[in-house]
Amino acid sequence: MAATRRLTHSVAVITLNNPPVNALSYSLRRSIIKEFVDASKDSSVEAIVLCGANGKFCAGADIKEFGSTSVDSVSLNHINDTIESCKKPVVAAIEGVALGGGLELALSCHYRVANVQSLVGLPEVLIGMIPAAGGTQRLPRLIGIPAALDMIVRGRHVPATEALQLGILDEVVKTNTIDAAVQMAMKVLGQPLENRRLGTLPVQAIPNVDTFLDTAVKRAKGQFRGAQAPLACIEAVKATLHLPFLKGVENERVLTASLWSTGQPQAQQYAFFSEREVGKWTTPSGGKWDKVPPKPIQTAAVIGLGTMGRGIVTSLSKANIPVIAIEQDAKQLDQGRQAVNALLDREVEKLKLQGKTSVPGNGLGSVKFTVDLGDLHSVDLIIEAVYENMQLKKEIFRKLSSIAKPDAFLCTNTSGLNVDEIASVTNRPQQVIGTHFFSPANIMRLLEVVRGQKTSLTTIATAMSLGKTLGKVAVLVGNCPLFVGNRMLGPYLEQVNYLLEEGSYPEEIDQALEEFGFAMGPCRMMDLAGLDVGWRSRMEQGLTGTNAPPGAPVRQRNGKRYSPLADLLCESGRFGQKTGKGWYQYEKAGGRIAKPDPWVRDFLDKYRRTHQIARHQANSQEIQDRCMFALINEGFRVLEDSIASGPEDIDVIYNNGYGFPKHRGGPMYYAANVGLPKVLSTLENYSKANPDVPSMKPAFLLRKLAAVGGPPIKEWRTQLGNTSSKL
Ligand SMILES: CC/C=C\C/C=C/C(=O)SCCNC(=O)CCNC(=O)[C@H](O)C(C)(C)COP(=O)(O)OP(=O)(O)OC[C@H]1O[C@@H](n2cnc3c(N)ncnc32)[C@H](O)[C@@H]1OP(=O)(O)O
Repeated sequence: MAATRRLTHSVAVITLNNPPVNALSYSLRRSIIKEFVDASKDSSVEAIVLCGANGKFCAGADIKEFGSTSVDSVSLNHINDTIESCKKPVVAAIEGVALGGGLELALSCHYRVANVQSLVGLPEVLIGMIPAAGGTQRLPRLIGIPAALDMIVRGRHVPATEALQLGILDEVVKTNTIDAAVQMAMKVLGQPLENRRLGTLPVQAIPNVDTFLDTAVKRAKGQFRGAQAPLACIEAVKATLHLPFLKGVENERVLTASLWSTGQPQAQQYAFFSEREVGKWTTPSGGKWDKVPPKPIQTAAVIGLGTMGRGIVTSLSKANIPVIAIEQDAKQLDQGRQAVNALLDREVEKLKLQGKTSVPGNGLGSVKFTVDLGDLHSVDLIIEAVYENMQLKKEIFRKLSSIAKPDAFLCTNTSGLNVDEIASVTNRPQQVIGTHFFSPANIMRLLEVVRGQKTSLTTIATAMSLGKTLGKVAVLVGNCPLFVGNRMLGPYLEQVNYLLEEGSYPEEIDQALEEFGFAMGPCRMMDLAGLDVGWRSRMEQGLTGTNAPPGAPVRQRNGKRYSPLADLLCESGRFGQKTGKGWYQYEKAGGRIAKPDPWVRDFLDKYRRTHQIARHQANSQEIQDRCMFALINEGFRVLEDSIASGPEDIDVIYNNGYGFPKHRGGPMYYAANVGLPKVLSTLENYSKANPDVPSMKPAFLLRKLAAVGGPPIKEWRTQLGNTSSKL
């Protein structure tokens, strides 16, 4: 972990070297300042170039060191000020990434040359922080408040071509970035540096700046729901208008300290590292991510071009993997083709915006549309994405057994059916795996990779690696009904139904959980997913409809509490957005704007009268506690059953697939934060008063962890003990 220095002509080239991403650890910072001061004093050096080893400039501060201190630490602000005030020209040679403190370092240099493939950005907001080494003060001085605010509040990684247009970079090159930076340093020798020192420049005035900033605050509050960092970013940028540079930097420090006291940065940094940890999967049989190489996937196929299939085809094509897209007849194939082409057109537009139009074929893998399963004889991997019906899936997998080449992998995009049962009809159960995508599959980051009993380690490695290629976070889970995410959703939605029965209205429940930070409240979510999906499943399970036990009490099944509310909605044709009516009313069938519906209020009031339920209007806290603790309790059961290998896996699933607010870390991190004894006692009280709701009976693992005082989440795995893992 050091910076090294060499001399090229009269230019000192200082290379940051701290693999894998040249993060600015204490020791790297000490080393940078030493090399820099030596170079600036060295009379044989006329100019200085800063670059990074291994094709990466720098990914910013070392996040692992946050929260710890070092006595002999050198602050990045000190380094930046030293660089900016240097009398010799300093040029940053950016390859790979210049992110966070990395870009702040580059902004303190007098010139910036970057490789065309590189990305620059101030993504601190994504880990709950603000750029606090002058970034919020230098960037607006360079590119103006609106463009800087957009980058900082969204934490966007900006491609080099766009950064050049914005004025962040002085030159973009295709090859030999460091040589180009050395050339630039020699070219500018003798030129004045005053107007290159961003900290000394004024901020360009914009009209109606107060209105502009107020609007930005309103938008951030709506969009980021309770996350404090985006608001602090706006506050920090705003300071450029009324504080001199150094005071603005001091203000960054104050805002950072205040953010830290909210606990949000800690939660988001836990989420950041958890996402990386889940890629390092292991299995009890000794399988391990770095020991089992994945098979390369050069071609793929998707069967079924409904909403999920279309998204999966787009996702594969986006990753430059040629795809064969299959439907059962010409009409559905044509509909699928049109939908996929529309999605791909949008991807091409995005690539154009990133300046990637020169990539052959626009950088997208080709898509061949066909109704002939026989066309799949040579593809490496096939993803079945037909609707949730076990018989249909088995029929397809049976056919694939004889059509697909012997080493092809067969994946099912089921959201909860038994992967082993599907695998059992094939001639290669070891190559069958669940790949549960989330809708819209070309956008949502989560991929649940479901291991069946006979799935081989190579198949796991290949599916996990495919997830990464598709730009997703893949989480390995075990095979049980509904896997992890949807299984935990069951008790959560059960509480939503009970709250509705007891006297809350859909919009009140949604508001409470959106205030908690969820991207979407549960009633809107059910309307979006389609209420008929759950209804059909309940009919198949004999809970409602003609298969329901004759004479069963309306609000009970098998001695447990049951809410027929969603069944009643479906019986009156309210399936959610698709029918224009569900828990809300919409402007039309397929409409998206949810409006509270007086019909629903009337329906709920009548229901309570019929069943003589005294109205109990729960407040936000009760709604949040009941729903969240139900979800968390099932999370503990998932851990007991070893369906997920640790609490981090569950949190990654919820953060990336279910719109859980990342600034709360994930449901299990949230539970640890609230305190497991409190979660336990709330569940115990509810459970005592409602013995007919078994999902709220505290899980054994929760009791066990609460009994030892609720240890920090990183210690939970050791308490899990030797369960018979399904992983
Ligand atoms: C001292 C100054 C004080 C304050 C001002 C500055 C503040 C900051 O700079 S905060 C940090 C801002 N930077 C970021 O948020 C970037 C975070 N990293 C990423 O976005 C990505 O890792 C990447 C785009 C840089 C690379 O992505 P990818 O190629 O997909 O690799 P991984 O994400 O798997 O990362 C590889 C490896 O590196 C570790 N890592 C990445 N960034 C950091 C970092 N800033 N600090 C410490 N470690 C980092 C990551 O955890 C992976 O590690 P493992 O291989 O062990 O899992």
